[in-house]
Amino acid sequence: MARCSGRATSRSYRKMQGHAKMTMFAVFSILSLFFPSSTEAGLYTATDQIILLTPETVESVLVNSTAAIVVEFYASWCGHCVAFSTTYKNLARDIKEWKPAVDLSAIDCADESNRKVCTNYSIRGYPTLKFFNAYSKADSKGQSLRAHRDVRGLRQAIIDKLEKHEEPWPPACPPLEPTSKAEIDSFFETNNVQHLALIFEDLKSYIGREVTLDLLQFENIAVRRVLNTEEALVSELGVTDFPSCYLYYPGGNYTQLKARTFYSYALQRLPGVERSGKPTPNKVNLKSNNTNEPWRHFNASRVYMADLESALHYSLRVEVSAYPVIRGKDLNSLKKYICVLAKYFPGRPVVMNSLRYIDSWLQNQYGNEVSYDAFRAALDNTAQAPDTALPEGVRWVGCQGSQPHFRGYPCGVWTLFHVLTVQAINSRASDALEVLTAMREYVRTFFGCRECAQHFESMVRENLFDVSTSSSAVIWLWSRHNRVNNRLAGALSEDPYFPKIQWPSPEMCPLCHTVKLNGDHKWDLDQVLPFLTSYFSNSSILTDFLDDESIILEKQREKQASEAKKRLGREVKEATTVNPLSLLPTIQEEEEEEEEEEEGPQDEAVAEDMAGGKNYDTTPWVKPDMGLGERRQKRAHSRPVIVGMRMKPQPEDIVDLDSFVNQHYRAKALAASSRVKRRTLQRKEEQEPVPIFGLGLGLDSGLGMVGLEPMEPEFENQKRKHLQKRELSHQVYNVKEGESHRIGWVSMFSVGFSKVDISLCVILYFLSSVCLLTMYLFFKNRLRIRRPKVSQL
Ligand SMILES: Cc1cc2nc3c(=O)[nH]c(=O)nc-3n(C[C@H](O)[C@H](O)[C@H](O)COP(=O)(O)OP(=O)(O)OC[C@H]3O[C@@H](n4cnc5c(N)ncnc54)[C@H](O)[C@@H]3O)c2cc1C
Repeated sequence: MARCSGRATSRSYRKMQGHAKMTMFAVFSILSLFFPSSTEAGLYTATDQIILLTPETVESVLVNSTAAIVVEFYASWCGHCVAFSTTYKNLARDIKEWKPAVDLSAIDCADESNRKVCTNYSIRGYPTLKFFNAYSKADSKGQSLRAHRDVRGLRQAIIDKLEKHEEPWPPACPPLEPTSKAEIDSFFETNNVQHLALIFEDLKSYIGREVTLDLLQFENIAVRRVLNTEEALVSELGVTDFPSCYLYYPGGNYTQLKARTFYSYALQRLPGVERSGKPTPNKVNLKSNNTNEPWRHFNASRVYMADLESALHYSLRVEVSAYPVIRGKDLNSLKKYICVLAKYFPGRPVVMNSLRYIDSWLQNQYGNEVSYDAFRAALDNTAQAPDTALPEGVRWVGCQGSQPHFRGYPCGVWTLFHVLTVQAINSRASDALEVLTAMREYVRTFFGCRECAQHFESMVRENLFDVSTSSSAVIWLWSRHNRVNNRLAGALSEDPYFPKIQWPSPEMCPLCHTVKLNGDHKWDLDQVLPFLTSYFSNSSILTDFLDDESIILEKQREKQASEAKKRLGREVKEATTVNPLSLLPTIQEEEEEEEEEEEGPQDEAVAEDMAGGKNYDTTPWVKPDMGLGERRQKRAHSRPVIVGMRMKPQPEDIVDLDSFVNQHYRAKALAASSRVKRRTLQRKEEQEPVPIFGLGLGLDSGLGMVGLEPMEPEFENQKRKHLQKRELSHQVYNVKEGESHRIGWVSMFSVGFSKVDISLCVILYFLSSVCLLTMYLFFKNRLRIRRPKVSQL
């Protein structure tokens, strides 16, 4: 393979390096503009199953390790390294099961902090692969390993190195040399395993050794390589094909494995073969009530609508609810998600109605934010959009786990998006990336597993934009999902009953799997695509375990009614336990009312109407022909003191109707509730005898006689509270009254005069005019009297 030479030290090379660095810097700067959250500058990330070496960790990884280590020394600016990184990552995925015997690592020599390490290992060109035997010494510089362009070449090169390990053989590495009849005859006496797999092959074949390493992390099985020259065994089993695989049992019994190219896959799935280090699952529990729900028998090779609806419920009612206010980019992500659901979800009519309704509702939210409560109200709103319902709760079927913490929602998310990508093909979507972009943004924003989201994002960044057709979107998601499966195979989060495999298995889709000329496994994409489109198609989705649509609608209605009831209860409660300060105007109004002897029946009617949830007339004026009660009611509307006190003056001509109605409604509720309370209290007072020294005259209903009884505690409390509230309100009111006078004087200058002020002014004006006129007449008369006297003189 071509390599970037690091040998030149001339000025021109340094200059070139400088240019390269500058170019790389520019490229990174541009990339970081597009991917601002990216922090990893090297070619590999923690999700690649490759150990990322640093000066601090290099010694602990390479020296005295129980496993052999392959190190790739690379420079992130080197084009060949970038090209090779894909092969190296594929290799890491491919030989993941070999980890106890050999592990992969990498170090970026372009990073200045790593330069000393690279110099210590005499690295002069990139990429350079080095192989460090298990238990290497501190002064070991490693052996060169050819950087083959293909995974197979690298795999075989690694096996060659492993085999060259000198004695003592590292315990973590299985025996790789061919076996003999003598060893096999006594095998079960010296080994405590249930299965022995024999791979018959020729000397050049690596399959036996590869399968041996593939099964390294599995218990209860051993693999041995038998050469075609081992005639005794070959003839005993009648082997004619090389390579071929046989299961050999004590007593000389054997069976041939037909799936010639998938030995590892087949062997890992033999009964009793378990991944080591994981507790053996208790088979009995699965079928009984191991989760909180009874086990639902299902067909593991089908998609269930119950899983899809459960995923919808969980994502929209649980995941999204983590955002009390959804704004900006997050809101866009939600809109895109709902939009693809409304377009492509192959749901039942009520569910589709619901998705379309919420989609158009969301698209009509022009602001930059939406509260989750408003979104949820729209989601659950059957009143405005009839025959819409998104079933509540989860009911996993194909995504059931053997334990409550296995599978479920993440399985539902994968299934949902596979289905959507396939439906997008069927709907001839014009934008090939529409579903994947919606998935990317949903996962990035709302998917609760943040680490999963990061891993997914790094896969997206790799090559999502290569997707150009709806079919390639289906294949992209399938292959990324398999990559995640590969990474998670054997992880603690893997349900032992549903092991992570490269999906679909050879049993599900035999045609999807082919073999390259060199014997390597290969997916036949021409077969995979039709398999996926058929597997996730609308017509293949099973509707078992779903509630009937009418039942869902009924449930939804019941829920709505009970919520409306609760809401009303809350509002009435709020209104009756209101802060004394906010009661001020009510008290003020009460006092006005108390001054009036007459009392109309409207007040009770208001409270009743309110309880009945009726709408109120918001006309803010009082007509001259209105009755007293009506006037009072209107006055409460037109001049609700609460509104006056609390509402900010609206700018001219702009009326915030919502806030007006809210305030108005609240003012009415408060006024009405306080009136209801007062009247109830009055009625109680009338019914109850007057308390004397903390004792009340009560009616002993049991005996039917009147006597001296302690006051009923609840009533006593109520009355005391009421009196306290009134007293407090009066106190506060008195304080406020002073303030309000001041405010009146101040407002006189800015707003205008009251009627009284104007009347006083007129009277004063009139009086002063009269006074002036009188004075004028008085002096005029006096002058007239004096003038003749002067003339007489
Ligand atoms: C976007 C995303 C990223 C995730 N990242 C992580 C992570 O980094 N770490 C982690 O621990 N967990 C991660 N998870 C969760 C993990 O992938 C599994 O979903 C979870 O462990 C449950 O596994 P499962 O056995 O139910 O099968 P899943 O992997 O969830 O698959 C669900 C079903 O899809 C089908 N299926 C399997 N493979 C494919 C395929 N290649 N193409 C099409 N269909 C397939 C099968 O029928 C399978 O039962 C992620 C989940 C999602 C949605």
